[in-house]
Amino acid sequence: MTQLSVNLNKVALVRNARGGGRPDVAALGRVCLDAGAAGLTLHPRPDGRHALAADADALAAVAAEAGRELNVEANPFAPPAQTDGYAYPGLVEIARRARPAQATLVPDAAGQLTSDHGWDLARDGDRLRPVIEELKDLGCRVSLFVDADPATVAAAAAVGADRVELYTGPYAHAFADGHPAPFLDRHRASAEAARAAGLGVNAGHDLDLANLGPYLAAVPGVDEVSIGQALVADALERGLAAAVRAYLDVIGGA
Ligand SMILES: CC(=O)[C@@H](O)[C@H](O)COP(=O)(O)O
Ligand SMILES: NCC(=O)COP(=O)(O)O
Repeated sequence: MTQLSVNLNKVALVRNARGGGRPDVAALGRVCLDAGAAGLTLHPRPDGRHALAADADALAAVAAEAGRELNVEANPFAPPAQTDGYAYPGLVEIARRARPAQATLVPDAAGQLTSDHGWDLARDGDRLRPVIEELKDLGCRVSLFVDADPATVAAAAAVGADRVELYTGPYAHAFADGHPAPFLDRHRASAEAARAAGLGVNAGHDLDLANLGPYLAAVPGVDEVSIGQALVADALERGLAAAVRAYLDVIGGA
């Protein structure tokens, strides 16, 4: 069965807005695992806008305690950075400290709003190979974030990846626009190419309660989906009324 890895970036975003400890990323990571998630994902960015390197350390401990997985996503070529007092040590250093079960390499530029494309392996394959080796030596399974294209997926095996993460953003937009069929065909073909090359298949970005089921039905054999933005939005939408009622109880009881 496909595993769910919950991306906690947006929980960290709210925490960082006040610089305090709430919401507590590690505690909510535990809630996700207690609810049945197979793993936790973080995508720390060099500007420290949401997930921080220390969150990776904390969530690695939470995941290990529960016998589950932490997946850390980032661009391995983004150099260490310092922004407003936050020191970003780089993906390999984060992995050296936290030892996540999986490292997902994503070709984001610094300051990018969110991930919007996969690796160009004809251009970056040679420089990825040693980084993948280094991460494997640290005990990480290595996944490459790629566009849904069978040729690119096959090339991921040649540079030493264990898995690919198929970038589902374009599918999600097409689903919302009512014409997902060609995107599903491309993802199915890419997943088949990955398995034929001996790779596991992950998928992620902009997946939600509406588009996830049709995706998994059309693309069999997906090992893992990582979902953050929509899942955190759902948590607010499903939990806000209960929180308001809790405050009203306090006010009513005063
Ligand atoms: C690779 C990917 O699709 C996710 O990790 C996504 O980019 C999350 O990052 P943000 O939460 O910063 O949008
Ligand atoms: N790898 C994708 C991910 O972790 C979450 O992406 P999103 O659901 O926040 O778009």
